[in-house]
Amino acid sequence: VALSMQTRNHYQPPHPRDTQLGPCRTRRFKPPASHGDVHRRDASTSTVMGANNKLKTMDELGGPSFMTTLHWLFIKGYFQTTQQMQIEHCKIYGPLWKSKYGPLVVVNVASAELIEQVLRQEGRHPVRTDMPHWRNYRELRNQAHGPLTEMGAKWQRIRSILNPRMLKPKHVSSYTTTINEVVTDFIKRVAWLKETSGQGVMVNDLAGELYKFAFEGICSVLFETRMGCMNEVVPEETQKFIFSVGEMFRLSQIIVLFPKSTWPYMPFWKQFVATWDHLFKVADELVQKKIKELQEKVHLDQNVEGAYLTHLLLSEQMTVTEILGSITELLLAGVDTTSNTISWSLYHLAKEPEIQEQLYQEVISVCPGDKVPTSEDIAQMPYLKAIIRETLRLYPVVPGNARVVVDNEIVVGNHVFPKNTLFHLCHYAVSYDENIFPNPHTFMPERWLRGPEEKSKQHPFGSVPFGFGIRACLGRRVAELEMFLLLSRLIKHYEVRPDPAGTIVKPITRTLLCPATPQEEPRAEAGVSQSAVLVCTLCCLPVTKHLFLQSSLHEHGLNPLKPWHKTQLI
Ligand code: HEM
Repeated sequence: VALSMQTRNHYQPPHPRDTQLGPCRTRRFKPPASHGDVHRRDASTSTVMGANNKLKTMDELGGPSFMTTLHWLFIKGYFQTTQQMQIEHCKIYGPLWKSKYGPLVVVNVASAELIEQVLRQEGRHPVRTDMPHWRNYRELRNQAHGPLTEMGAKWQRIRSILNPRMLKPKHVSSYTTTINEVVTDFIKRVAWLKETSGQGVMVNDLAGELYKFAFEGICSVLFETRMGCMNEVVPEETQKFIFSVGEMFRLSQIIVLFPKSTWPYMPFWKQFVATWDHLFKVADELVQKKIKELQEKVHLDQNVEGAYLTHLLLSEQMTVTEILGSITELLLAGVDTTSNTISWSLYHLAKEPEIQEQLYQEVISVCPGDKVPTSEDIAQMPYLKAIIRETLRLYPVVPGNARVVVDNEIVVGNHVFPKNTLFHLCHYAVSYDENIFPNPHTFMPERWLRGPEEKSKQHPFGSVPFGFGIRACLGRRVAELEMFLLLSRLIKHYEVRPDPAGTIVKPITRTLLCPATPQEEPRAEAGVSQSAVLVCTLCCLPVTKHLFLQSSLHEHGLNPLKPWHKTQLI
């Protein structure tokens, strides 16, 4: 994403607004009519009987075979656009279907009502998936699991320690000053980039710059330290961290397609381990630095109060290894998520000047002149919040989430599923459901502002970008604060316009949803394959990207892919 940014040199008089962000309503879960009385089991068919209707078993659920799925992924070219495949498969099979990935069976859920049913039955210790590849790394290197990978009562314990200072409003708002300092530096960096490499107007690779902002932001919250991402020359170590996060997500998606027993023999696995090694190494250095700092302060009898990591270390509720496991996961979760969301917001604001103007008017009415927005000011900016909400509807960072209900069998729609069934929640497909969001492809922040018509139409599970329940996003409040503070300041300082030479930016799925670079342009859109794209037969990325990755991997001291990866013409 490249955008042209014009410095704003005039302030309009404040324009009071009376719009308000509609509260997230919770609806009472109504079990489907047929499960009013799920109590009787028909032994011959092993089917649970309701009062009137017979519920179907998982075997009776339709969906593509393994070969058909492979065809969609690798021949039709949906491997990088699995979010779009959700929509296409929903059209063919309906809102509930079964997919096979070798021995792995996944039940896809693509309606707000059915997603609500799964999530409301998730149990005491919700499990996303067993994440065998991520957990395997930790076992290999004797590292602790963090909130993303831990399960059961151990997960609950970690969350109870990590939650308060990440989610409680009073703690979150205390990070405002720190984040605002990073925002100030980002605005300066944008000015510098424009002058030095953008002929005074362009900011090339804004998405890449936002990755740096997000990393700097989360580090300042967790460690109260700066990583130099806003410097003219960004430290190599930091760039390598950001690169490793992206690589780890990209490789994750490939590794899970192969049986665990084959991983040690795959070049991908070695790269995957190398990326994790780097993520843990950077986090470890930061944790050790903080421990040393605190020890010195104790030695000098100084005050040792501090923010997130300091609190974790001082409270002694977790061992240092456990803290490292959690901090590493927080760090990696904090990079691609907020940055991609801000990239998409700016992309739409650049394309839609009226929306941008309305946001600008809101920001300057709450913060006139040189006033820097605080968390209290943000509370007065419903349109800003609606823009982020709408961005996350169109581009949910987690396009497909998952749940495994481990405690008991569950009923979803007209089917009963045994315990341990893996459900894939197709949030991307539901975000584009025109019955919930009229004109689903249009960027309309106002749909999130209070109004009786909107209120009655929107299902509360139509767009749940931060997940649901006790396993929902741990970083939600910090992420929102970062995004609100940055977007409001950027729009106050700059008018964003599209890159005149730019094209339509499309999303791809790299575990998370992110903007495709020109090299990564999706090959399949609504079932149409493009022709004459050179594709690596092993990783299915266009060769241009693949070659880029080889050199990047090499540059970053990771194992480059071997040249035996043949290419084919699709
Ligand atoms: C736009 C920003 C973000 C979005 C849209 C987002 C979205 C999500 C979603 C959908 C989940 C899964 C929730 C579920 O399964 O119900 C999740 C989990 C998680 N997120 Fe975020 N996230 C964002 C930013 C962040 C940030 C900045 C951090 C770190 C500070 C973070 C840390 C986590 C962690 C640790 C989990 C795992 C929670 C658990 O399993 O207990 N996220 N996020």
